[in-house]
Amino acid sequence: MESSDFEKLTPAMRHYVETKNENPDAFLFYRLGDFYELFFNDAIVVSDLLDLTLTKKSGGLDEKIPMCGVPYRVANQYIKRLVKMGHSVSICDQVEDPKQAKGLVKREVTKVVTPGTFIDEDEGEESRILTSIAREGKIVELAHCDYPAGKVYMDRKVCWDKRETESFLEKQFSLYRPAEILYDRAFSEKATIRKLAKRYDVLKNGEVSRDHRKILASYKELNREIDYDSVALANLLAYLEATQHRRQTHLHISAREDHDAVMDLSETTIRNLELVNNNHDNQKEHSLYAILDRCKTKMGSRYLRTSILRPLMDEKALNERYDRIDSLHGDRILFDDLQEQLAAIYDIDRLSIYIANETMTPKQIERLVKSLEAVQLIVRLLKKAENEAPLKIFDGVDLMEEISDQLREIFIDELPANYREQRFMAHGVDEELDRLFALSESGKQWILQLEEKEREASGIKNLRIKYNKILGYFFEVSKSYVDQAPEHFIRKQTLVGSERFFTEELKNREEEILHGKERALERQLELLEAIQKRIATKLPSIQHLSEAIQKLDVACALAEVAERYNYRRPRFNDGGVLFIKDGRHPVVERTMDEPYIPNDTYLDDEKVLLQIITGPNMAGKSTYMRQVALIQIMAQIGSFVPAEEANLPMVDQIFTRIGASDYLTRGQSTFMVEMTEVAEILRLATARSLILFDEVGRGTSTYDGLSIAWSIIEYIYKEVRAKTLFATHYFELTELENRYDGILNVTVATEEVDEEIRFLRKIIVGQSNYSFGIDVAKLAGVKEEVIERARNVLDHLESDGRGKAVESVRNDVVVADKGPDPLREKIRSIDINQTTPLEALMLLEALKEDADA
Ligand SMILES: Nc1ncnc2c1ncn2[C@@H]1O[C@H](COP(=O)(O)OP(=O)(O)OP(=O)(O)O)[C@@H](O)[C@H]1O
Repeated sequence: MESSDFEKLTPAMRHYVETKNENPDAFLFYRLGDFYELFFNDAIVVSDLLDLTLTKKSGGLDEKIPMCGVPYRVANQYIKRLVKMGHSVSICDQVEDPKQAKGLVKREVTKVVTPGTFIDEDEGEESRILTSIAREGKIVELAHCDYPAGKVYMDRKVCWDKRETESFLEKQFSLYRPAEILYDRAFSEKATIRKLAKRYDVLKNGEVSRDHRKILASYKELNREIDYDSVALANLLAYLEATQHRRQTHLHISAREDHDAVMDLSETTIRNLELVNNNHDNQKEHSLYAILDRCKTKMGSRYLRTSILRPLMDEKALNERYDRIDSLHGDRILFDDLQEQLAAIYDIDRLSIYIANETMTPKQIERLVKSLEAVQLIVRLLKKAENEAPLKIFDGVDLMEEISDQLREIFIDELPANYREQRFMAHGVDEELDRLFALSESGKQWILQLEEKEREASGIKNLRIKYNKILGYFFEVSKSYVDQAPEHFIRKQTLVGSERFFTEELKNREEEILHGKERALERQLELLEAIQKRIATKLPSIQHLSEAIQKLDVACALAEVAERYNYRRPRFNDGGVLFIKDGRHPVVERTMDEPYIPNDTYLDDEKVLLQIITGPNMAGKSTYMRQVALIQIMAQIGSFVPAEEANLPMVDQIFTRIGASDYLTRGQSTFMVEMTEVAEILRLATARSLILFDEVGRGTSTYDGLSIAWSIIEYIYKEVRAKTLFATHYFELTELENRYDGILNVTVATEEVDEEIRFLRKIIVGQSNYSFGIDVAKLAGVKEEVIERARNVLDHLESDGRGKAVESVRNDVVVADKGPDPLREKIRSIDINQTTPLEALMLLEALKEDADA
């Protein structure tokens, strides 16, 4: 804006423009009365985005200024829509009481709402994460902030090159699904971040500068838990301070478990095994998470999701988790009681920010108190139980009995929507408050009596005393009765259908009535503030308690699933044995109408390091392999498993190379992607890893594919020594069993009934040398002539050996395409009955000449 134009603006609009210039990238919501208004270009853009009416307002310029607005009470809904589109909104509020203000009411930006800091009470299970990324030398570090829950998770990794950085970042993105990203200005691989941000639908990403290190020092004094010297954390804190306009002392900062203590799952594995989302529409349904999530609280569901993505490698911790399930299993009554109480607990994790900011509403306090009471009851139930395992979760947890006792009956039953203007404190909580409310109540009573008195005296049947903020109390008389208005009625306002009056008597008392209510409301808010302050001091205890609830909720969910679906407690061994008896696929078994056929698996470090799985298409090879991986993962998140028995090794990483993926959109060929993934697996896998390979090599020519598959298996066998399941249609690979001791061929049993194949779904030792691919194509409805021709080609291939066969098929095709053969025609034209033996001999000679020509 030109400075001459700026000078012309009214003072209010001038302040608006100045405020907007402080945060030019965010839409400015400027509080005027009961509305947040937007002006100039913001109004034009936002009215379009949110479908608001665009109006104009004179503000001192020659042309009127574009304007739109939203009621302040429901502003959050509009802000939510804007942040979901990736925008930020700065909120400029009145920071002094308009009644006290001399001249322009003082207004200030109180916070800037961004996609990663937006707080929505109705939010579902998903966290809304703000992630800060920085690099210190070779260490890439991330600080993930769940702002409403007041939690920051730190993660870091040494990344030697660009590829490693990308793969680490990709995994972090898929784990945390950030809504907003901040990256350090000095971070060299910004393009990678932007690419990943696009792929993972990050709503907003932006650069931040790194001169904020002193900020950490200032937090160190307040929060002893911060012992990092982290640029990512510093940037995050600086950004939060700048946008939220307050210190962030409530944040609970924790390092993620040591990388050694958790199983490493690559993004591809998470996707291939459909751990938290399915591959069909990327939703939770039909994923492992969906099967296991019987949590009663949203906090529990979130915790379970994270646990699935970070299986543990700590046998002691896992056994503790199994113990809890075991003990919950044993006592159905206890279990049902616990479930009932868990269901009564609110998402108190998400209250952290309100607790920290001392802005809890009565409703939120009530929810907190109810949740605390439910937890206290839970602990009492657990104390009575025979088995102590679940009770241990609450070791050292402050149950806050004192505070919940004090707050129990503090509010009325039906809390009002607008607690600032209505009574919400119960009677008997505070004498002074009761006195003030009684005063204003008696005033109301008096008004009713006055109304009655004047109505009778004047004979105006519909005479009413009404109230509004501008006029205060007044008599309203409709036009038809105006003549009857008594002498002492003083006119205040004329409307189309009525006149408004006051009387001396009403005016004198009004002050007292209004003032009484105002003072009562003020007193009520003061009492609320004291409560808010008290609760704020308890925030660390509340966060600790919410963690305990999450653990118990997940334990109950896993116990419930274990019982319902007949899962068993797994065991671990140090001998490298992976033995599963009658294992099932937890998701497939739930989605099928027919019974699921269980299968055994045996792998170890010596005798069966590698299984080569052959068998017809559709037989169940992939399902079998995935079931082994899923059982291993379930065991390492502390769940019982779908098997009669499972004796497992502790696995450090699970790799999968399965099927075609959606990478084509990333500009790579299917085969290139396949080989890139294989390269990564061969590089990262260790002797403690589990690898699933499904038809590796099929994306290229048969012989190339076969050779690559062969040498991959040999390399794993000789160098990597990871337990491996290798499904393939290359029968030639079964030869490897004869060459190496630790390789075993297995196949899926089938039987043929009336020329139709039947899949028995049973894994047996041996190999299949028949694919049934053509039968499956037939089942799938491929045209009969295509099927016939395929059988024909296959016959050639099988009778002649492959190399020759291709030649013979080619000849076959050439002959078939040439049209009528003259030699054949000549032979056909010979009439044998009319031919003498000599003629026959001569004809034969001529034919031979023709054929030789
Ligand atoms: N153990 C089982 N019990 C019952 N049904 C099963 C079992 N295993 C697999 N199935 C069923 O068979 C279908 C095909 O299984 P799967 O995809 O594992 O076959 P596949 O051998 O890998 O096939 P392809 O070689 O064509 O990839 C599954 O979708 C499932 O419905």
